[in-house]
Amino acid sequence: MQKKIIEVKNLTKNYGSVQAVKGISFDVYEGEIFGLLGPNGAGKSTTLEIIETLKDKTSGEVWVDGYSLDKNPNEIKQIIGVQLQLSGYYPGLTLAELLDLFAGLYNKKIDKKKILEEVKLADKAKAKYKELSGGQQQRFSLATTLINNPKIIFLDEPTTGLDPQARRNLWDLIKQIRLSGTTVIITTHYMDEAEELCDRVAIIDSGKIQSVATPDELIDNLVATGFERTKEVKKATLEDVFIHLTGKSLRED
Ligand SMILES: Nc1ncnc2c1ncn2[C@@H]1O[C@H](COP(=O)(O)OP(=O)(O)OP(=O)(O)O)[C@@H](O)[C@H]1O
Repeated sequence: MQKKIIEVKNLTKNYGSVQAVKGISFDVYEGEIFGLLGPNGAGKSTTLEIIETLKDKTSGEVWVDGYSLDKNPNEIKQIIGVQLQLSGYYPGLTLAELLDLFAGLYNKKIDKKKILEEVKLADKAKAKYKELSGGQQQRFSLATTLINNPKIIFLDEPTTGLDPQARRNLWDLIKQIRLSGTTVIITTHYMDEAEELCDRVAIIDSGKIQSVATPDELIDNLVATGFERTKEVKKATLEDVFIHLTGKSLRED
């Protein structure tokens, strides 16, 4: 039986009269990549920020690695990695300086070289954040989740705005991080990303969970209802053509 590392029970969040999260429950197992999928405004970020201890809930219960969000938020902070919002704050600092700054916030000693190597930015230690490409900035943002050597990392739409090569590269990095035993929770509205990365997904719409299962189970369940695609599935997509013509390697480096 897999260990539950996150348990969410009947979670709600109201913003004034808007009920953004309407009593959702789900578990995340240790070592998995768990996806929260949903359209804009579904409540994904709100749910993530509550579990990250960054936002108050209205009601419900959350446990992270056995710690109660109500009673032990500080213990939870010690074992999670969140993407620090960098853009706009310290664009003139170098990556090495930023890592020192964040390590100071966590009161941790870190191996900057190792962290930058993990996200393929070892040669950019002296580059300023603002000089990085979009893909490099996202990789650095991923690196900031690792500073605390966390058991769980939270990634909120990590590949938004990236080109196909940079997206695939980030997917590989996320899979590598998971291989080291870290649990990953990711929000996305890209279905291909969820299919490629996630062991299990929760589909959220208008603050409610519609379904939680593996991507294959969700597809099988739909097919079992008699669903058929109206058009014949193409043997390749335009993205396949793009990758075939332009290659998989990153352009920015
Ligand atoms: N600080 C806030 N004050 C008031 N309403 C908010 C606030 N933050 C979010 N909302 C509302 O709560 C709902 C859920 O927002 P949330 O950002 O959690 O959704 P999301 O699924 O992450 O969407 P997206 O994919 O667009 O990021 C939306 O209706 C949003 O307008």
